[in-house]
Amino acid sequence: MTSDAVIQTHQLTMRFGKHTALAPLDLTIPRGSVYALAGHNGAGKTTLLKLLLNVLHPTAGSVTLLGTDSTKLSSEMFTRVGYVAEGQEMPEWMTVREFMDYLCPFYSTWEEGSLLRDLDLPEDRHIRDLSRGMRMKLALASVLAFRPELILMDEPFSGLDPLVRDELTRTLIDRLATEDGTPPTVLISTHDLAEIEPFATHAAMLHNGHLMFAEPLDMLLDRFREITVTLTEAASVARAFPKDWLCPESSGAVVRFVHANGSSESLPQEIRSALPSIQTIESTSIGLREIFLAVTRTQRSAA
Ligand SMILES: Nc1ncnc2c1ncn2[C@@H]1O[C@H](COP(=O)(O)OP(=O)(O)OP(=O)(O)O)[C@@H](O)[C@H]1O
Repeated sequence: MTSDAVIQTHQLTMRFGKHTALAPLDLTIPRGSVYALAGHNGAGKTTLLKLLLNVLHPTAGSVTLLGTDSTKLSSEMFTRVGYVAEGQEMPEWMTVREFMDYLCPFYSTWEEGSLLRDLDLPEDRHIRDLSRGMRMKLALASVLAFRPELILMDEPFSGLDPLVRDELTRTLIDRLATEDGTPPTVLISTHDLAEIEPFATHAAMLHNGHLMFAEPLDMLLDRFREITVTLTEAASVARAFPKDWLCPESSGAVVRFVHANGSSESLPQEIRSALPSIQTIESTSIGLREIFLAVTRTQRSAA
């Protein structure tokens, strides 16, 4: 395990019967990163998070978490790791205040501060009476309060209104920014890619259990580009575009596609050999959501 890795998987594999939920996966999550994990419904995100926490046992391969093989995690280790997921079980009969007071003695690092106030959580309300968004906020508060080194979040924004998403994101960002010493490492599985893009440092994507990419976000955003080619006339454009042109489409004299190495110096030459009479080639940056859509559509049409 590299010294600055908080999580490292080696050929991590999960099969349910004949179905491969996770193909052999090598993934390194660096310390201090905010890692976005994208993937369509059923791509394998929750399976991966559960394997990391040893909730599921892999068919093959291994996980090293905070320097320890995940099958040997002690209860002390779990005071260093926080998990926030939709539908998380909480003691329904307790009030918000009672729940936080109950958890406090388990963690020597507990520091609740103004978390409940920041998240606008009613202290005297029973957990069973909380709305879905309030439950998610309480789950986040109960994790942030013990200042874990590693936070795993499984679709924290799912089904929440924009205000609650904003509160959750702000609280998380504040905690990342004001942490003295090393900020926590965060791994977030989410479909809300526009929400996470402004504060993620890295991004990975699963498709049908296969890793499509895993890298620093700035590198990813630099290499995936939308390319617009304008031809001198509405020429008859080749029907079969090169295979590495993602989601190509043509309309009149304009051809548009996404390229995974859109900033490569050799791309203009490649385009010139594929298309006739080129007037201009334009390269535009795209966001994580557009990258996800281009990769998913390409994988689906290839299948
Ligand atoms: N206990 C199980 N038994 C059988 N198949 C399972 C089990 N758990 C997950 N799967 C399958 O593994 C695949 C990955 O599921 P997973 O829940 O990890 O996807 P996901 O990316 O989290 O999806 P979503 O975005 O919808 O939450 C799916 O095809 C799912 O049906």
